[in-house]
Amino acid sequence: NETEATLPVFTLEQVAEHHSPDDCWMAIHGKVYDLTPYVPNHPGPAGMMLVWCGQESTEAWETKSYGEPHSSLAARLLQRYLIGTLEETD
Ligand code: HEM
Repeated sequence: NETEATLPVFTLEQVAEHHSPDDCWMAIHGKVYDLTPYVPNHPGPAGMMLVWCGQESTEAWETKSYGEPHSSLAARLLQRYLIGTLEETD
């Protein structure tokens, strides 16, 4: 769509530079999110989300690390943090 077409494109190397609790990006389903403002708000053990900062995190997002998907509320929240798309490599 129009909005996504104008978003910057990032590589996984660029995402990986943002791998800390105070600078946390993730790539999920081909999109890039800056989740820094959300880090303190995430429910559950903080580390479960934090270990994914800077990484391709689609599977972690889809499974919460134990096999259950996030809610549709969580999916709506996620969209607030969209900053770009992931460069396609293949
Ligand atoms: C990608 C790494 C992530 C992992 C491994 C992870 C894991 C978890 C875990 C273990 C819980 C608590 C237990 C449970 O609800 O079943 C949880 C809950 C939750 N997480 Fe995450 N999370 C991640 C990323 C995110 C992101 C990026 C968001 C939103 C911006 C988010 C939003 C939520 C919300 C709203 C809940 C409450 C339950 C729900 O709505 O599904 N999480 N997550």
